[in-house]
Amino acid sequence: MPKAKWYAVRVGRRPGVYATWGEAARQVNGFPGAVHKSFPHPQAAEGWLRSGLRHRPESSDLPVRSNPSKQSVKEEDLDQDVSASRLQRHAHDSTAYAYESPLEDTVKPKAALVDPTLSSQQEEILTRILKGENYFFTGSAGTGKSVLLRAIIRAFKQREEDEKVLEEDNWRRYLSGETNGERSEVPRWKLGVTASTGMAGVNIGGTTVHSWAGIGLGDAPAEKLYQNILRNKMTAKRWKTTGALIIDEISMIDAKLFDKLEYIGRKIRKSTAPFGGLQIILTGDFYQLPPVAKGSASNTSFAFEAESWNRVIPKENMSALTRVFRQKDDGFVKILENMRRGAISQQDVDTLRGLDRTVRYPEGIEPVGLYPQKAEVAAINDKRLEALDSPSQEYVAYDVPGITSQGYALDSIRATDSLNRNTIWPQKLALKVGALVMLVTDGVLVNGSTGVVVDFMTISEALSANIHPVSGSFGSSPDPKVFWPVVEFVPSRFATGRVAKRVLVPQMAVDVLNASGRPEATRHQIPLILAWALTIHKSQGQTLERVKIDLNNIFVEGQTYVAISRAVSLDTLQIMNFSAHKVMAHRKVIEWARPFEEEQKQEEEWDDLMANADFNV
Ligand SMILES: Nc1ncnc2c1ncn2[C@@H]1O[C@H](COP(=O)(O)OP(=O)(O)OP(=O)(O)O)[C@@H](O)[C@H]1O
Repeated sequence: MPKAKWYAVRVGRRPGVYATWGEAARQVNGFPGAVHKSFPHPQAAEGWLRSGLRHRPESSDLPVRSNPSKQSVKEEDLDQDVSASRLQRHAHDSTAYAYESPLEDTVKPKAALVDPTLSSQQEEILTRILKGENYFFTGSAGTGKSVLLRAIIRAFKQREEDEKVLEEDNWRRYLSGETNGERSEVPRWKLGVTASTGMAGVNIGGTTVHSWAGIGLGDAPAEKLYQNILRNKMTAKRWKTTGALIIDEISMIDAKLFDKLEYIGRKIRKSTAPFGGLQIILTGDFYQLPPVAKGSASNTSFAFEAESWNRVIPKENMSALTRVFRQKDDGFVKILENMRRGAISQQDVDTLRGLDRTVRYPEGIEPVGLYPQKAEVAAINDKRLEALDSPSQEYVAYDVPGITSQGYALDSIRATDSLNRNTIWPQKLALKVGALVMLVTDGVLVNGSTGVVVDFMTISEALSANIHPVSGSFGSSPDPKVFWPVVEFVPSRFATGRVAKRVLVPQMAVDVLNASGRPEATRHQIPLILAWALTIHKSQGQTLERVKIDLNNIFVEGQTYVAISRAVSLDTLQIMNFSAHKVMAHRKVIEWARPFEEEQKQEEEWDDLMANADFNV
């Protein structure tokens, strides 16, 4: 049956065409001056949207008609292109539509991110977590912690959906008298998705644990934080009604904060069980970046040192993923394992020193440079951009304020501040033909894909040249008159679809979500950053096909390991200024992890033995 209604949001948090009122309502409810309308089919909705988009960057902020040879492209050409294309609902991104070109040799729009099938070890952990157990899972870089975490979140969300259906069915049967006046209770599994840092939170579609818990910076004593929470109804209710709480990148939460959260959980939920019975799911790798130490680095206290840690996470509910997926070369995996524990051999040192050479790539696209410090990163990118002899195009982000986890409306300054702190999407982006860039969102290509800007085109010009948008969609309704960058990306073995050599990267949108899953702030911007240089901190979690690392200014434990473990192979890795003493693992982590790692190794060896044993002899 044809769908009855489509909803176009012209002025709202994220202008676009939506298939359900629920999705559209999220963009307009509480948004001052919101403009929206419903239509019987999506083309009409899209047409209305295009005819009068407001609340977007002033045209002076955006590069329009920079190339005189391109002046001949008219508005009518665009309309023709669009009508020749068929609007197709994007499989996973419910807010977006893809223009499916009628031309044959085309890149099919692909789902936002297709994760691999879970390994048996990942499946086992998922099953235990879905049973309601508190759990901590860790593992070296590239062992699939993020993939497992996304599977956990999907499973919980599915459960929430199933419960809604059950609840509705219960009510229907109760009201129709089918149940003799009894109504069975449906268990609640509401999930809180959080991380220790804003960027990690945005990556998993969640928020910071600080924001979720309503504790500000979390510096006040636990009892004071608890009293503050009681004063905010929304936050107190969240603590009481959430069934399970995820905290990602747990390595960056310190012991004191962990104990404070555990205390608040017990007090507010009026239960003596750890965290007051709230299911706790923790993940991260303590060998990677540690908590920010107050005072000297020797003051670092890890979450596993918290007084409540052992009560929250029983020993049998901790496990480490052991199969490394990011790197295929066993020799490289072994070096990384040794590095992780700060125990590299002379042979490892020789191999890593041997990587101080320039790697030449067939398409001439350079590797991403990783550096420890922000200042050197900015200086390198500025210098390299300036050296390019082509006109610069500037794109200024359009930021839309929303509502905080505590229910307050943000002003535009705070919204921009939140977006700058919690996302990697730039407020201002200057690009030139020849600039090395990195994609900071998932689409047909994965987050972390790198490429070179080869041209600037309007949507109409790009579609005529059979160049398609990087996400397979135009979810954020980019301005048809603006010239957007065309990027040639490095072919990636992690790409989720058949990828064209050149793709258009128009304006898209990123949200910083509040604890209710609603936008706290939304940024409309091109999802690219300059990639000649990137801080190691920002590279955390990424897989980089080609990478060049300068270890000169390394200053914190785990940093060398994080940087080197981004690479997929030794052949595509260049290391400058390597020396053995730059591989530092935190003493406390080594001591805490050793018994747990040895026990797990013995168990795995035993499992292997049993699996290969011939019981018929
Ligand atoms: N079960 C699996 N089968 C195949 N590939 C997988 C599997 N799990 C993860 N991967 C792949 O391994 C790579 C690393 O995965 P992921 O980013 O989840 O690792 P991680 O442990 O979170 O790494 P890091 O600690 O560096 O952030 C990704 O390219 C991912 O697609």
